[in-house]
Amino acid sequence: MTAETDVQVVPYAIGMTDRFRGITVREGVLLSGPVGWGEFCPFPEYDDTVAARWLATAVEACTVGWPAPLRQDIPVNCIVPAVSPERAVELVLASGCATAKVKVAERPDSLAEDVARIEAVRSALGPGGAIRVDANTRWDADQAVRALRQLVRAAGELEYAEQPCRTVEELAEVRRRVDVRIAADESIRQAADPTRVPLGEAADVAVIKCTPLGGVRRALEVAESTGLPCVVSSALETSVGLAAQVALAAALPELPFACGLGTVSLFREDVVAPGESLRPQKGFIRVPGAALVPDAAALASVQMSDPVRRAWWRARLERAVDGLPQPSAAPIGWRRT
Ligand SMILES: O=C(O)CCC(=O)C1=CC=C[C@@H](O)[C@@H]1C(=O)O
Ligand SMILES: [Mg+2]
Repeated sequence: MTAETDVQVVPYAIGMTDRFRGITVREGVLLSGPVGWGEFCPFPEYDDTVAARWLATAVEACTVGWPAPLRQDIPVNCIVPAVSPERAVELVLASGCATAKVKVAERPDSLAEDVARIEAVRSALGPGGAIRVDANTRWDADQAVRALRQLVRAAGELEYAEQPCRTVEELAEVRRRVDVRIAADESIRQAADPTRVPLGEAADVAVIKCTPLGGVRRALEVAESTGLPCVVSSALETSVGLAAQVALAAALPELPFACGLGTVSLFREDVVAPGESLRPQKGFIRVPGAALVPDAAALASVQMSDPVRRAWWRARLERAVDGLPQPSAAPIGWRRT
């Protein structure tokens, strides 16, 4: 166990370039431990049980590290939030990525805007690029079928549609009715047991995120259990937390699609030195040769200054430590007591 003086707990707040998932400022906590740094950044609305799984991912990073990589470069998609067509073009062109994931269905009446965004992304990517969409459960099956037919026309072709509806049954129905691959995201990461989701008729692709699943090793088990090709996707972490997702992508036996790991580009600042930031370069993220360590100047700039928010994160961290399967696995300095 690590002495309290050896570990650090650093709440951060980082402005975003574009609103994403309703968020304009990303908050979380960077944590150090005996073998490196991890990140605890469950979204504010998540309860303590969910937050404890996010903390388990940081415990793994800080105390044991990750399995050895099988590859050195991870192809990634550029992420296009629900922005204007003009902004979508800027994001795609700036990314250098050949694949774009476009958020759709932000509002019940957003289909016309979604179509315009997809057309803009196609014009920026050119005919050879791949476009995937993510509706984050917002359609029912009929809405999904209608929307996907229009979005396929706008895109020319869709690589897949991520979580168009909430339930596995609805995913299966949409998959039967439209000629587009279906990817499961929330159906896996929000399941009571993510290794036992009946995806057989419902999905062609599994979106796997180690940050909410409790670590890289746990995510590898979940990935295997799906029996599907996997896409590793971010949970909107800084480079320190994203390094775990990159380690997962590097350790998967097969990686047939680009991963959803381009999200550091949505951050105005990062927590590591600019040369170490896990922003995609020409559509790829290089697997870091060593664990990422925050940069002192970057940390000084992103440290959370609001004492109320700092106390809120500190208390949340302490509750999440209590919620770990093995609270003693957390370095003792993560608790105030
Ligand atoms: O997959 C990507 O390219 C970006 C990551 C992404 O879309 C997400 C990150 C964080 C929270 C999720 O709601 C969202 C997703 O639904 O996949
Ligand atoms: Mg998703």
